[in-house]
Amino acid sequence: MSAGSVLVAGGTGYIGSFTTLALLEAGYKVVVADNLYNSSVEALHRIELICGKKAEFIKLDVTVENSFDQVFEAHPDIDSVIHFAALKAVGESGEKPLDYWLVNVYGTINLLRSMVKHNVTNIVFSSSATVYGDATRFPNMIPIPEDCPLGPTNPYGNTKFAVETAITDAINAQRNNAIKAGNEAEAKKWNGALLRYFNPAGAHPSGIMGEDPQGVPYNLLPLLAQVATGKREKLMVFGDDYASHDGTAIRDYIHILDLADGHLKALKYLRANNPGVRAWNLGTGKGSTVYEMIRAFSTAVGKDQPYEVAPRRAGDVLNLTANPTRAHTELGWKAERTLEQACEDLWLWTKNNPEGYRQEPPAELLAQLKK
Ligand SMILES: NC(=O)c1ccc[n+]([C@@H]2O[C@H](COP(=O)([O-])OP(=O)(O)OC[C@H]3O[C@@H](n4cnc5c(N)ncnc54)[C@H](O)[C@@H]3O)[C@@H](O)[C@H]2O)c1
Ligand SMILES: O=c1ccn([C@@H]2O[C@H](COP(=O)(O)OP(=O)(O)O[C@H]3O[C@H](CO)[C@H](O)[C@H](O)[C@H]3O)[C@@H](O)[C@H]2O)c(=O)[nH]1
Repeated sequence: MSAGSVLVAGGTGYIGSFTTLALLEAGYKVVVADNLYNSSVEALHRIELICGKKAEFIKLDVTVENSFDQVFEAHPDIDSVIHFAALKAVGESGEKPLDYWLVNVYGTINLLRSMVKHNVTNIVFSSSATVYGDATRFPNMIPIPEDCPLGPTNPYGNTKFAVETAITDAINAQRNNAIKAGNEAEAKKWNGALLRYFNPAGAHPSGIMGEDPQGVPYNLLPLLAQVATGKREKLMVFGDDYASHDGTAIRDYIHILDLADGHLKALKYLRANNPGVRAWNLGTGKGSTVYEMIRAFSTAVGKDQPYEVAPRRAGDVLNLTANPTRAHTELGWKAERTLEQACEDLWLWTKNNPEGYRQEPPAELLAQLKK
């Protein structure tokens, strides 16, 4: 029996594809919608190779009004959406803020309107630690708990904050309208999880599935991976004058399989507990500096990776480390994998697939998979 039917918007992307895999493995029926702006459908093929199950794919642009209607009309059994579709680069968001508002905010409003129209009542949203901004401006807020005051420091973070607010308003309104109509059972059905991810890292341990950004990557680990394969001469370290023990900024890197699992736990919680809208941090609780990450990845590769110090990047903050206690106590979720594992899995994926999903997966890895 199916565990339920879920729409994964942005499901061919990095986190979306790993969550799709976890959903299929757990017995859900999955429909993936994406415009392939930063991903490829090959991700869905790799998922099928790993778990033997298929997600249905619908090509769709979230910025096109009513685009989700076709999905919900074709799949009336869908009652939940996990929403990843967005632009996500902190630096780029400062250069193209309106693109970020269009895709991230307007795109989510389109989704929410369609959910309301079709009575699709649960949403799990990819928010970000970026909504906290510089938590060091308050005493005792590192590691960061969910009740830390929000204060994003870049346009990307502003869009995530705006979407958190839009989801909260929309779900609360659906609940209030149902209560006014005397239908408490209907009110309880409307729920939202705001998952504030810290920094996802790593790949599938099989080596055939990983992050495959189109064009130039923006994040530290995919950039480091390109240095290791020789595609990039060196890593630019954005600032060595932060107030950390080695001068570089601190982030909480979490294995992608742990992060994907957090979505399943959140979805289950929404269905079982009807909390309305609730935020959860998904992180490990352990911060690492950029220099520590370079060392950890160099160890996985077995070779020192070259770098050069550059000025700080606009919009960056000193420390984003999660306090993940709420997710542990409420969702029963905890990051299980280590940073070393994330670096090893990332390197296995990168060295075997230097062209990402544009090349065939190596035969020996496929043979291992069948064992
Ligand atoms: N990767 C991170 O470090 C990180 C951290 C915190 C939060 N997030 C959030 O998690 C989500 C997923 O991130 P990711 O790392 O998997 O990124 P990703 O770029 O790999 O995935 C995003 C997906 O959205 C799709 N998309 C973009 N514009 C679209 C549009 N107009 N219509 C339909 N689809 C569209 C892309 O093609 C891509 O498949 C995003 O919302 C991101 O902001 C990411
Ligand atoms: O070439 C690079 C790239 C990054 N960094 C540094 O490495 C750290 C991590 O940077 P990333 O770009 O990988 O990640 P961010 O923390 O800036 O942002 C990521 O994680 C956030 C949550 O913490 C957001 O949600 C966002 O979507 C996602 O890109 C930062 O200190 C950054 O300055 C470098 O030194 N050199």
